[in-house]
Amino acid sequence: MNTDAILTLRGVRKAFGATEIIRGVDLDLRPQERHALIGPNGAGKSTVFHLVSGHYTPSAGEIALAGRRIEGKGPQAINRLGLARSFQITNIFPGLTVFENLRLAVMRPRGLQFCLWKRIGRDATIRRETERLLEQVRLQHRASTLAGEMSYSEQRSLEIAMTLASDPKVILLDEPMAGMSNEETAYTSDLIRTVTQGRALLIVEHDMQVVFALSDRISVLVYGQVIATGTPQEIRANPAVKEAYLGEEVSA
Ligand SMILES: Nc1ncnc2c1ncn2[C@@H]1O[C@H](COP(=O)(O)OP(=O)(O)OP(=O)(O)O)[C@@H](O)[C@H]1O
Repeated sequence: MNTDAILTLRGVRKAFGATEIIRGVDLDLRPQERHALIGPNGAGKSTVFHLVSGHYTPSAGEIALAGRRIEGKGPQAINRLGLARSFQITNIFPGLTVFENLRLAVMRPRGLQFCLWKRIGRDATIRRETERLLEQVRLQHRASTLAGEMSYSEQRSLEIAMTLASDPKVILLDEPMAGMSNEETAYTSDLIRTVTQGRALLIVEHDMQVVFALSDRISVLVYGQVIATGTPQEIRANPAVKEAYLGEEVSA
């Protein structure tokens, strides 16, 4: 395995019944890079995310996070090893305030270390961390607003903050701009650029303008295989990628 990479997939396969959806994916995510996974509808992008985050187990192949094999481990174990994922579907509690939602996310990884006589000190630490994350995603002014009363794009900012709460080395974002206006997309794209600094990001996103502006590298998934990985310029110039996006048959 490539030891320079923070996340490595080698020969990863996933079949549902007789149908093989992921057909031998190789992918390297470098530390601190922003890497987009793109491809036509149904190519298997969400399935790759499910495999990496531990929601699915590969039928074959190896996945390593910071040099440790993680295929077959569950989502919580993988999260503890330094990978956090946000979902297409919003994960927040609409009836809790923004602060309460984020505090829950901050407490979760610390839950097992809870210790009664240290409660006050620990609460202060948790409060400070919650405030720091709120500030990072520019939601301080919304701390006491019910999460369900915020705009969709503000809810996505909260969700990004919740993803950061476990201080992950690797962040997976699944279509963070889905359903956003152009203005919200530009805002969220800038936010993602800022908050993921110092971490590795793997992002699935359909907005190609965002993908090409945000990514250091892009991998293209077609019929469950990565047909190209490269810089935005390399991907733009790649004939096989052009062919895939013209909707023609691609033999990978
Ligand atoms: N649990 C499952 N059981 C059976 N088939 C599945 C399952 N999950 C996904 N698939 C199939 O795998 C294929 C890839 O789906 P996936 O959602 O990973 O694609 P995608 O690239 O994320 O698509 P989109 O861009 O439309 O979100 C689809 O044909 C889908 O129907």
